[in-house]
Amino acid sequence: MATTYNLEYKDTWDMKGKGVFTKVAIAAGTVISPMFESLTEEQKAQYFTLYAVKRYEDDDASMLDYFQNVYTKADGSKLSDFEARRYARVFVIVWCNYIAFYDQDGVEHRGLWLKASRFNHKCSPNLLMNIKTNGEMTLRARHLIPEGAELTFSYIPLGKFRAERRRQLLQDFGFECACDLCDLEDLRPDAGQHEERLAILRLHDVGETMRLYRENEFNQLTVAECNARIARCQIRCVQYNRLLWNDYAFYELLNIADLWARLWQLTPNNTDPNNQRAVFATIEWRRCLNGACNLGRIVVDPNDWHLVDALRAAASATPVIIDPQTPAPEDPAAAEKAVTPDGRFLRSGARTVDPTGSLPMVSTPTPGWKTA
Ligand SMILES: C[S@@+](CC[C@H](N)C(=O)[O-])C[C@H]1O[C@@H](n2cnc3c(N)ncnc32)[C@H](O)[C@@H]1O
Repeated sequence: MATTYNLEYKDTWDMKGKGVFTKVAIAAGTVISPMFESLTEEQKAQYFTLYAVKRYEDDDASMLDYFQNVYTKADGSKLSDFEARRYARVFVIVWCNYIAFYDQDGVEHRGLWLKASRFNHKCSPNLLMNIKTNGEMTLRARHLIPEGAELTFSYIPLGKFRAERRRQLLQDFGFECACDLCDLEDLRPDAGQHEERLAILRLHDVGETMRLYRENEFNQLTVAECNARIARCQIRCVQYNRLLWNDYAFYELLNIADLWARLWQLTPNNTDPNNQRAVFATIEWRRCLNGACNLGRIVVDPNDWHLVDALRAAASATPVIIDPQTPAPEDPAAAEKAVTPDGRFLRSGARTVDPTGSLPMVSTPTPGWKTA
């Protein structure tokens, strides 16, 4: 590894065991290494050198017991102690090192990549990992990485909250994350307020997450579902604003902006100028983000005014109305009708939820609007 990629595998200074470090600075966007690895016999042997959580190996008796009870050989006979120990080790190695990816049909596959398995996880990493549907993996630098830095990628989708990240890493990978973002968030849950840098990193994560994981999902939503989601995002956004968790509030704003874009697709007759501004700013930001990704300039610039504009526009767009008196429509088709002839989503006498805290909390009834 070191000779080909100028990387070295050595002890980390913290509790993560060994990790991969770069001997040279790496420019933003550089693809570190295409890592499609078809298995040779030599590689198979190398899998046994991958990291395995110590406590499970130590817990020898119960592990052996478990494997001898659960698994049998092809001919139905019992596994010997040696075989059961080997099974257990494979099991633990896979559990500690596997990476999930999805084929065209969205079916999850899990794989072991010999080189990628040497990289530690960080919740705000310096590499972005991508696995194509054929299993080919690339790791791409998110920003300039200085010489000597440890290279990391996120084992789980980016942009999740601390509690969710902790749960998933523990459950799916068996470790308590000791990265700097987690440390900071544990010490100061309001870190986003003070650490502009973190907010920017998170924004980037959010953008990437949405692009990679949510685009398809958002494209399936009906008008009613968009409205419901926007309302939920706005409520969370208000709560995060109150807590001064600015980056989380931004996250919700990004969701809102994208949902507006989806609504625009569904109701192109939507003539509200605020909505139009939100939608076009979102689309423009998307275009720039995609362009930046394609060019390899994948860092979100704090002066990325398209993004800032999209967020502002999303915040100032006509808020979705939640009407406490009117129960939610039973079926999506009925909800589709809950759009005014000019494409707005207002209901008369309704209460609004305002993501910025600056918009009026009560809307004026929309003339001519009928609920039938
Ligand atoms: C795929 S291996 C990574 C390489 C491993 N550190 C080694 O020595 O070969 C995954 C294991 O590294 C450790 N690890 C990786 N990222 C970590 C993090 N952010 N915090 C704590 N431990 C981490 C955990 O023990 C995890 O099970």
